[in-house]
Amino acid sequence: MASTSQQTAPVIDITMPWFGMDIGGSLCKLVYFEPKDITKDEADSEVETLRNIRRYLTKNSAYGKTGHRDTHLQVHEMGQNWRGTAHFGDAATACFMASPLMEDVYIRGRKGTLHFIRFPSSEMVNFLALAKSKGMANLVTTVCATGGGAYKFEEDFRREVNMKLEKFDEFDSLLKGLQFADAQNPSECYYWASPTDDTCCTKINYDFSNPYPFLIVNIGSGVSVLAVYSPTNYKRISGTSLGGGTFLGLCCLLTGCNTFEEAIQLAAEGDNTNVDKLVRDIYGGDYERFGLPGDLVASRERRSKVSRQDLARATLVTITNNIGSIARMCATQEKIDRVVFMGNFLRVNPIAMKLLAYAMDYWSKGTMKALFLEHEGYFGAIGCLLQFHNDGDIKSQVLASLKYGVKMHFIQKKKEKFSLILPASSIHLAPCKFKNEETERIQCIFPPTWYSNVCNDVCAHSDQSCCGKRKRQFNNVCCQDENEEESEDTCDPCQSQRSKSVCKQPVCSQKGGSQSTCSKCYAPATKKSRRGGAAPCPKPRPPVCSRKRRKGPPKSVYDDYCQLCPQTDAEDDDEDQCDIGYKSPIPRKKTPNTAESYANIVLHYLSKLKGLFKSARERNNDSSSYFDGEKYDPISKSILKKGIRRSGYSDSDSENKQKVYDIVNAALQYGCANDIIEKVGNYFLVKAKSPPQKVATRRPTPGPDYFRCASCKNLSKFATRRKSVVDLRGKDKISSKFRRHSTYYDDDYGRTTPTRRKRSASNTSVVNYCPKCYSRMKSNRRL
Ligand SMILES: Nc1ncnc2c1ncn2[C@@H]1O[C@H](COP(=O)(O)OP(=O)(O)O)[C@@H](O)[C@H]1O
Ligand SMILES: CC(C)(COP(=O)(O)O)[C@@H](O)C(=O)NCCC(=O)O
Repeated sequence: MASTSQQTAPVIDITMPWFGMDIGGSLCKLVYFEPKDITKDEADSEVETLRNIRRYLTKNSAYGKTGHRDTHLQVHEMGQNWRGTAHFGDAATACFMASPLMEDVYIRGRKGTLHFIRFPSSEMVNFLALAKSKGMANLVTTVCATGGGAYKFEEDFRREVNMKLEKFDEFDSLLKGLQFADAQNPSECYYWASPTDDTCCTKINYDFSNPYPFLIVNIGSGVSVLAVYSPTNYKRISGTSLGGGTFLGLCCLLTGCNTFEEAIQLAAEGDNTNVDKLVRDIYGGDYERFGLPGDLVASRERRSKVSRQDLARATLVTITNNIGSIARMCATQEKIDRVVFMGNFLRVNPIAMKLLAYAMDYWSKGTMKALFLEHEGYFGAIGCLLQFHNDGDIKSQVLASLKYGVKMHFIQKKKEKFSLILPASSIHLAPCKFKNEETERIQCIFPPTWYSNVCNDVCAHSDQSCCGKRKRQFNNVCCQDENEEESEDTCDPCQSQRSKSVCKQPVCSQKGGSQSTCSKCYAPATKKSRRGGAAPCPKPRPPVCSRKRRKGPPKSVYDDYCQLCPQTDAEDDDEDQCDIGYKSPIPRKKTPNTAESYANIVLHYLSKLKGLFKSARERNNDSSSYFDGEKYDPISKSILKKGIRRSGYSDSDSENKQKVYDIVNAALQYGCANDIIEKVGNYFLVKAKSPPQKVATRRPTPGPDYFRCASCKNLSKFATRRKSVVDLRGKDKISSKFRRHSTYYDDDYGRTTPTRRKRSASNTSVVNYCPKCYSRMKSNRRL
């Protein structure tokens, strides 16, 4: 059998098409992931239909009459990009051309290119017919979909192309897509400098790595305004029906144009002042007292001799200004100063973007910033794609692994979501720009929607995460009750909501920000942090373990051990209470953010698997590093012997074995421990030396090795020569203190039982004393 060490284990069946769909009121956005790391085996197993579909999607840029692929959002192509040179100065072009877009992105551990396709939602029937003609119906696929159309067209998809729509919330998807795009594309976010001056107006990159809080104004058919406080904490605060749909509808009616592109083209050539009545038309100049400039549109009215162009421009300006005004009010109300505008209304629409940029800046007196994004209207579809349909399988695996304690090191389940604990807590998740391999790995396993309310941004730059939720299991900070209602207050740096009862321990590692106290734990911020520096709060975190543990010995090898204190952990957390505050004898170390740290975790659980085969290995006098019934020769890389007898296991053992086996296998598949473990055939081979495992230490009990001192009752280890004294029962010279013990009979194992036998010369027995008591007795009583 060939070694698997060189190959990347396929995570999910790549041979099925990976689509994310956002079916909106006007446009259907389709994001397609084209795999670039397809192996020969995968290529061979791929059916002809799929190959054709891939070729059709990636080789064309127009589909039917109304479908288009936005190639400029996938890769920069000189000349093809409308932003390239036509509208902007050199600086803007240079900035744009320098940035990578969506080629060679990693999703679920697979490398590929994202393709961005759109067509009018009204063409859904034709789209389905096309998909059917390409053989989609034979594939029986599941596609993640969002937007109103995911509900509206669900039945049509099933009927026409045998496709199941896995539906996701459109704003959840929007946010996930935005985080992903920003993490992938360094120049995703930008703003307009000098928006009113056509000659020097430039597009400048905006570093969006620490974005919270911000406002999203999604201008699609209608407009939705979301206030976003953290990657998963947001609310829809407002909206208006006067959006892109209104503009297009009005413009078509007023000018007789037919398409959005035509409407924008007309608007670019028109002058809205020919239509609009300005403040200066009424006041003769500015209305200074209330700061209304003369060229502000006072009202909209149709005058004589206006061109189609003027009408288009006036419609565009009207709709845009109205949205800008709502956005500004929302931002003021929420005390947010960054407003991100997105949605396809902004597609090929620099007039609207510049107007918004100017309006936000002017009316906020420079305190608010309008931000824009390259992939304007595709975030919902991207977010959907990230929630690829096989997630269901992964989710059940993760749930199973949590149940058996396998991944408790780095995952915890919070309601319907999972949050990542160590070592993931020190890992940069999107939208942080400092991505690394581990981030991708963890993101491969856990789709973004499963992340709990974690702080991804500020925590990312240090191990001292400010978000208590992630470290809850380690009880470092802010241990929040799972079912607790969260308050409105937010943690300043990360903007994650905080609980009213957080931080019973007044400790925190987070930055104080501009507050005088840390808003999460109320610990005073340092002077440095008050100045906005990055000093951590002064108090150290106590190394306590909050995990509940079982009292007494473990039931089986599958009992979970608390990793902090070496006590056995309860299967059911609610039943057995751990001593909260029990000091960990194991110093908590900063977990290095390396691939090895993942591998070590997996190795730890592999040891459980190993445990099951221990007896088999011993019987076969075989100590090599494999865990299943096949012997492996690392030199020839082949299996030498098959079928080691596996007698002596109970049914539950083999059931457990299978579960742990599955989980370790899954972890390997997702690339968690490929450097150290290799799967060959039906077993795992440890390639590197396993790290020392934390072994749960049991308290010594009286037995062949230990005895209980008849005097002090402490347990002592038997020396090679046992120190015993003969209790002469009345004939001795032992003081009353020691005589008290003579009424007890200590057996060979140190068990002390009261004796009912009468005193007699023959009633003598061996009594064990610890060396300390023995020597004390000997010296004091001349024994
Ligand atoms: N090719 C196009 N066809 C129709 N509308 C377009 C087009 N390009 C941009 N738009 C604008 O984008 C709006 C739709 O934006 P989008 O973000 O896709 O919202 P929705 O999800 O409601 O479809 C339209 O109302 C229109 O103003
Ligand atoms: C209903 C919608 C969320 C649908 O999203 P869309 O397809 O427009 O992107 C959106 O059109 C909207 O928020 N409309 C505004 C409704 C209002 O607040 O008046």
